[in-house]
Amino acid sequence: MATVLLRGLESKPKLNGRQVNLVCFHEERGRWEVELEGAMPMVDLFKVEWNDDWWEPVDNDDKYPSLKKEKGPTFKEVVLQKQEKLKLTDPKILTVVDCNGRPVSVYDGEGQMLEVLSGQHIPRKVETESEVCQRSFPLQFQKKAPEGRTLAVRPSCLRVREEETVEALRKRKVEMSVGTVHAKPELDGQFGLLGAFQASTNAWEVMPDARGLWDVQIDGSAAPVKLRSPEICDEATGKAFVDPVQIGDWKTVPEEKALYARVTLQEGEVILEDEPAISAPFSFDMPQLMKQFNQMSPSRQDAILQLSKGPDFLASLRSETRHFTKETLQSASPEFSQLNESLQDQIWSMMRTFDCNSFSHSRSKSQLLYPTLARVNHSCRPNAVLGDPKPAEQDAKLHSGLEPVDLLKKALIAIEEIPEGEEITVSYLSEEDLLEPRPQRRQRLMDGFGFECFCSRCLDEDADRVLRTFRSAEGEGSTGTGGEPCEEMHVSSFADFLTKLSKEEPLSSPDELVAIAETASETLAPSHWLLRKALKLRSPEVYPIPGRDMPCEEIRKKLRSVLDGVTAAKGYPSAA
Ligand SMILES: C[S@@+](CC[C@H](N)C(=O)[O-])C[C@H]1O[C@@H](n2cnc3c(N)ncnc32)[C@H](O)[C@@H]1O
Repeated sequence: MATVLLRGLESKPKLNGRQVNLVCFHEERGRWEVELEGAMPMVDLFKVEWNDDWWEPVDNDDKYPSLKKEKGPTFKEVVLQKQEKLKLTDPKILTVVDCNGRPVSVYDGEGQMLEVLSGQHIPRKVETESEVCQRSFPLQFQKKAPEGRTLAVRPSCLRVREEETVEALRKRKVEMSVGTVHAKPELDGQFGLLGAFQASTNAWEVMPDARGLWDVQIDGSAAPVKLRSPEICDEATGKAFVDPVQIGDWKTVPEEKALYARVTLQEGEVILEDEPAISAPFSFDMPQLMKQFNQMSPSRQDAILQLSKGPDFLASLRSETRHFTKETLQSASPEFSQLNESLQDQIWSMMRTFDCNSFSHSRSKSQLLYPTLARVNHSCRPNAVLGDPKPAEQDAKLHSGLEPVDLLKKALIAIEEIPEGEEITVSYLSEEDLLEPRPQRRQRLMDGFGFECFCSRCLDEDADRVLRTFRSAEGEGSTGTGGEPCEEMHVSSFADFLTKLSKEEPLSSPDELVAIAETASETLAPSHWLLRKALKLRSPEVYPIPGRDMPCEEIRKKLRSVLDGVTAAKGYPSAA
């Protein structure tokens, strides 16, 4: 039974890229019946015969209507043991090129190679929307028209939602650098979609086009490739990429490290994706931790041992009255106490490292240690969040039939523009905890994580005061600096507003939201970080709220006008 790779299915795009077994060919319908491995239902393979609609002029020159009426070539896409060939039954075809003008191999009906052209990459400028779309099709069959003009044919069964493709291509299209020595020289000069930076390999994931096809590859390879930054260049500027981040000494605490932006990162951008190196239900699971640690390469082990150890107790196991110390472990575990001193130290150090650097992962119900994300410090005014790999990417991959996103991967996402050289921070505290005044926040960090917070919001009391510009309790004028009780009161009222937004509680109407914002704007200065956060929460790119068709843009505009109104009236600094 032959195995083939599904491609170009429009009605069931998620099946694209899956391997199926051919069952039989239904002559009358011109379709294959195929069998998917596992319990999936049977589906039809896409129709492979050409029809007249698939002809289209390459250069938008529509002078050859007569040719359009000609019957196009017939081919079958046959994949045998991942070896894919185009079987061509129309010998009139002269050249087969991909969307970038690069040649592909053509086989005749008997499987004999007709012609292989080893031409150079022919770069083509993308100028119009339709041209971008045209390039997104995997193959264009060029045929010399009698008059010597070139026409192109494309399989309409591979039509994609054009808007989506244009959008995707515009945003993220990159070209593989020619002349750089790398593992995939055959991709030189080709275009791909830039995926997220993979911190675990220090390489970018470059995906085939939105439907899982490299422009020219018809050899069955539809998987993304991993390429180092200099191996890719920006299609628009022609400049090589640089890694988006670097780990450096933390300017605030000398012995600590931090993650810095190497380039300016945009709001909503997936800065990187990281994979867990160690997973365990929690840090007390010594055997699990040690087993995984021992299986690592020496360099990986070294990297893990370099991570911050945090306090000399396990914060995640703290009880109401005490933290979990080495002594606690010795008395709780006879196994542990019987080990020699140096082994005990090694295990204890590992447990502390894991405890200090791991994140809980709700879907897998485990604690996971991500080596690069472990370098991200906490800030009470974070500029990034941890999240799942970008839903759009996930969708693109599923859509194209590539490996679904590794569900254990975590993404670091910028929630505001982060200038080059700036530290990237996330909040270890919950949104609610961030609404607390400084003493409470710091106490929580000390209790839960064992460190005294040195973030800019906690350290810079004056800056924090400027942000805390409130109206007085009587509602008359601005108090300028504001005091803690005042902050507590207003922040808690504002907290309701944020909670509603962030927890996706259904609001009866956008007006309700605006009314809350108006109240909040009366109590908080427009430059207050909470208000800025509120605006960001409504930002559809950063926090898309599924299933809610509230007009986000509209609401943001209204919020903005409310804020601007207050700004103008009070002479506060602008929130923009
Ligand atoms: C997950 S690690 C972060 C990276 C760490 N700085 C390093 O050198 O690997 C957590 C540790 O970093 C330090 N840390 C993170 N955020 C901090 C903050 N806002 N203030 C003080 N220390 C912080 C604490 O020592 C904490 O235990």
